[in-house]
Amino acid sequence: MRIDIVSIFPDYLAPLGLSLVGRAQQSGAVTVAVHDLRQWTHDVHRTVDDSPYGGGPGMVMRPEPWGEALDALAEPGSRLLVPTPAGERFSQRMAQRLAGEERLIVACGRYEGIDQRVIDHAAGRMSVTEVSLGDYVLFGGEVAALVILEAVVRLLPGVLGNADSLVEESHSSGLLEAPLYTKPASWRGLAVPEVLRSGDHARIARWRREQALLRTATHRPDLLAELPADALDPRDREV
Ligand SMILES: COc1ccc(Cn2ccc3ccc(-c4cc(N)[nH]n4)cc32)cc1
Repeated sequence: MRIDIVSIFPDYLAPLGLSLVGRAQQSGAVTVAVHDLRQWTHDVHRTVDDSPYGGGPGMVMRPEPWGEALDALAEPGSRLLVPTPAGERFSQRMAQRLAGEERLIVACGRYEGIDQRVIDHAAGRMSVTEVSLGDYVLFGGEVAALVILEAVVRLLPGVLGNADSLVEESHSSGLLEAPLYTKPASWRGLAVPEVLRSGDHARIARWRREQALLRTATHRPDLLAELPADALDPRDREV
């Protein structure tokens, strides 16, 4: 997968070169390139914004630099990702969908957002997804891009060492993860649940499922409602 990210604050995306995403780049699982939008401006002030038509607070990002950036970066099959408060809610399911793409271009807006014609024009030549992280407002798209790209890159083949951790992880089962414990067996008077040290793998799997259901019912009952009908077996109802 190739990912091109365009921003007026390219240094904001530096963390993508660290840790797992950095290793994924070294392994060849993904190529990430960050571009400064201002390289597609031509005035002495390298202007990227202007006041909104119709009035209103703040500034809007001008279409011309974005148009030239997408002209330079878009290839057949590219998907344009545009973080915005007004987008489709990001989810693990969307991350899984995006992990199947060959080429992603992420347009990181600032100010009050990007001139709508950039998205409309792009939709005439590539797939476009406007994506929101949730119902809260950020200063721009860069932090959203970091979250989205981390969730996508970790799903790429060979990126996570232990494939099992992909299979077992929460949200892929539709439930939240059960509580995790490691050594020591007792810490500040708090013991690890005996079942996890029993060696009885069937019992451990049952306990983890029960804990996942309880946690989901407590913190995210909305996820329970989304579970497929056959996801809950009769024993689950005993929880
Ligand atoms: C109320 O309207 C606003 C519109 C944009 C902004 C600032 N801004 C500019 C570009 C940009 C890209 C993404 C986001 C964002 C995404 C989520 N989930 N929260 N915030 C915010 C962004 C502030 C307010």
